[in-house]
Amino acid sequence: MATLGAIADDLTGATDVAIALTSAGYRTTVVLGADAPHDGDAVDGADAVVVALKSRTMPVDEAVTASLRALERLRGAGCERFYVKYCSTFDSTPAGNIGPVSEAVLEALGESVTVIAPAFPANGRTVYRGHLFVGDDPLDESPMRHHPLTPMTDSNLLRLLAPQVSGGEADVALVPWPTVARGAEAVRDAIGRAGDAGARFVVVDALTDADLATLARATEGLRLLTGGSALAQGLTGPRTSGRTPLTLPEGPRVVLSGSASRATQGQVRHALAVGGGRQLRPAELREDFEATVSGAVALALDSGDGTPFVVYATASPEDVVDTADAPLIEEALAEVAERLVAAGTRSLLVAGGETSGAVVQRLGVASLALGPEIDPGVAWMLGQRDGRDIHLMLKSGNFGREDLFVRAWEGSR
Ligand SMILES: Nc1ncnc2c1ncn2[C@@H]1O[C@H](COP(=O)(O)OP(=O)(O)O)[C@@H](O)[C@H]1O
Ligand SMILES: O=C(O)[C@@H](O)C(=O)COP(=O)(O)O
Repeated sequence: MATLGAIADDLTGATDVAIALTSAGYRTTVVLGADAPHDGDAVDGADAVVVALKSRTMPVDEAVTASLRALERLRGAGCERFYVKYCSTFDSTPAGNIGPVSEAVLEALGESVTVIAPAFPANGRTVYRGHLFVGDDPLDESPMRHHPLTPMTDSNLLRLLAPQVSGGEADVALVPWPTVARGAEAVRDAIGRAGDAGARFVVVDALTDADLATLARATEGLRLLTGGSALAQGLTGPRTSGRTPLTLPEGPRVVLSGSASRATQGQVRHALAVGGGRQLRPAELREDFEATVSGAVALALDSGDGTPFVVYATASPEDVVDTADAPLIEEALAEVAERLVAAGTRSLLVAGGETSGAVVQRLGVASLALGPEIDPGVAWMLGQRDGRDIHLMLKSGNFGREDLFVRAWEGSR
């Protein structure tokens, strides 16, 4: 029976935390949506269950409702400890949803304090003095400043979080790195003191995986943790490995990219130089959705020469994108996925969290088991569709090396 339950605000984030939990020794199942049909075997055999929501950019009340339903589901599966997983770049708006969801889950559990830990050092996300860095840059000087849905215009996590929680500034505190360097006991004491002073959300600095391991030990007594995925690596699961071995099927190597992130832009460019592709332009989709989608599907099915074929909306850095086009693009990529799978494609790489959510929802895959990790936070996963295996790699926008779309299939079949 599962003991640890995670609620992830998007699907790639769910994959990411599932990878971390798997390496921490939890056999982990990702369940798609709070209301997905109960996949008895997959959930019953798991040590940890991750519910993948698509709540990052929902209206606040809907995100809270979905997260509380997920919590109920996890409690029903036997979970006793919980993890709210959000993006390592703290993707949110002044209204939420990181603050409201964390607060609602904390209150539903009747707990008084939790930690805020987005750091993911292996992917360059570190927190120092409460400021989130992406590589060398503060968050607000990174490409996240221009994200179409959640532009991040501050790097100070305390300032970002305070307007999102009901107690405002008084609800938020910091455990700075010098305390973290003194070890788990010092961090535990500092969190306790912050809680006694009235804060419920304690941002904890972390520069390395070792800092996050310290934090994981310091928070053993907390029933709720919140963060990116890397904090989960420091937890201690019941086994040494929970991975499912996978063999990728033959067939076209299709990448569906709706991610607007800088890393994805580089991966799309790299894959186009090696293989083929078809760009989905919003104007074309508005003019003739059917012809645009069926044209892309036909080209993708015709590829299949051992190189990737990328169907992408991902703009070049110099292009101006209109956020209002996002739903149309998600719909188009989901439709392309549906038709490819109906035509027999059994492996798909999808880039972007929102995009992955739209695609997997359309495919109707209920749960995913973890396969091999290809880059930090990026893995193949195995699901079922119409009683047959389907292999999915759901890539967070900013994750993966430049050649990921080419390398993902290599050495795996
Ligand atoms: N050219 C574009 N114009 C407008 N919206 C776009 C464009 N390309 C992608 N999008 C939208 O931007 C959003 C990107 O979010 P997501 O899939 O989570 O990836 P990421 O967070 O890596 O950018 C999606 O909703 C997608 O449909
Ligand atoms: O924590 C992270 O960075 C990822 O797990 C994640 O959530 C990224 O989201 P997208 O960039 O929207 O894929």
